[in-house]
Amino acid sequence: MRFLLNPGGNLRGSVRVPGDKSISHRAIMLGALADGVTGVTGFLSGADSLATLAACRAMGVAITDPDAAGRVTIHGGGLHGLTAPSAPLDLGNSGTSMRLLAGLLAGQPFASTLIGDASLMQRPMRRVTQPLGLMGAQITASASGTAPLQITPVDQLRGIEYALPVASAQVKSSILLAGLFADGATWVTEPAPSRDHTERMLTAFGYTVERDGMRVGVRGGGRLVATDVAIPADLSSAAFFLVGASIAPESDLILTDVGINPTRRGIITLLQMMGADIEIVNPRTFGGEPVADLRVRSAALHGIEIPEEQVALAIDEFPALFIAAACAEGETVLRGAAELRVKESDRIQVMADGLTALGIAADPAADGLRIRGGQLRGGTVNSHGDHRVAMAFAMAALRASEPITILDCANVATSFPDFAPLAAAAGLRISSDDNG
Ligand SMILES: O=C(O)C1=C[C@@H](OP(=O)(O)O)[C@@H](O)[C@H](O)C1
Ligand SMILES: C=C(OP(=O)(O)O)C(=O)O
Repeated sequence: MRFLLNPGGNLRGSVRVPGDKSISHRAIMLGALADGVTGVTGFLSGADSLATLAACRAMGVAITDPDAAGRVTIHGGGLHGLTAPSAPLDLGNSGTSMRLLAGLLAGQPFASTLIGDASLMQRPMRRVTQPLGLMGAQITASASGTAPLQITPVDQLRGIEYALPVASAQVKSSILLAGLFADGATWVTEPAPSRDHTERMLTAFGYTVERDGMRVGVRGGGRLVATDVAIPADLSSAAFFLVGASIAPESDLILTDVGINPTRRGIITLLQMMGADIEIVNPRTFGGEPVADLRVRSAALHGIEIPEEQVALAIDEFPALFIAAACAEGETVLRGAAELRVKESDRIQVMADGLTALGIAADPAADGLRIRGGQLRGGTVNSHGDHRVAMAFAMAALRASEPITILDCANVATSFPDFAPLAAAAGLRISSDDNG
């Protein structure tokens, strides 16, 4: 599938982007492990979170199909209620599903195999198999540390104290989920804060999570009690609209019910540093998660040096932020973000190539990118099957001088299936076809 964009336009009105992907994964996993019936609203019906749902169903958990409001009912069987899947669990494009489920499955009394699509089968998994191995788990990966992951049951996991080499919520969460099935306490220390949805949701399900500065811990053998979960709109999906409305003249857009968890808010901070006009309206909480409406109006942006402590707080928003940088006066410089090279695509190289194709000077480094703002031309960009790259370049059309074609966009459905119609309703001149 490809996106076809005509240049110009602006974004106006009110948009509710779909439910948060990270929180949707966790709602299914914790609901599956809880005692009782969990009711979810605002679940993301994207391919990634549906892969987690299908995996939990394949392990015997009764879960209803999401309806249009993202209502899902999960009949949890308790911490020891999962049953052996009859086939490998295929997690598609979803790194979060594979890494979190690896931790959850390490402590089960049955064998399992985790596979995914061509992108996921190339992503690094040693970051979870290594610490889970220290807990006593038996997991084999390929010689290069990638899936398929074969998980063999062991008698008992043991708690560990583990210092994460990079700030990663997926690795932290994987270890904590294994910790639910381990003897004693499991502690994870982070080098910098990463998203804390697992900790918040464990607490909401009545499980004690201990905190001590940058250390977070759980003790095995507790109990999760079913609860209702209201999932906020995904700030990572809202990010494309925050950028689009900032760069397009005469834009004025409201994004409703957006999660503004402090461990996810880097994109708001960074755009505001660049001069964006973003107002946080009506802050409130959905369960344990802070939420607000965001009003964004066009603004003249300027380039910045991105503070390294913001990198983990905005990790998925850099494709969108790079488009803002392309439209800003002066240079924007990112460093300390080597993690971007091991996402669904190599987001440093793929974004640099796309920006260059559109006439913007973009100079990649091992751990970042330097972008000089300028006039976006039209042209053809390859998203390499990366949903966030595709949606970021779609927004670039608002400031381009000629049409833009974006190739390999089907994976937009992993996190934001209705992106094209929602963006078109707000004013983006987007259509799609099946020719590329
Ligand atoms: O825990 C999560 O839900 C996620 C954590 C991040 O990955 P890392 O932990 O690998 O940084 C992020 O990139 C991903 O989209 C979702
Ligand atoms: C990195 C992402 O997801 P995942 O790691 O779950 O594939 C993302 O959605 O940008």
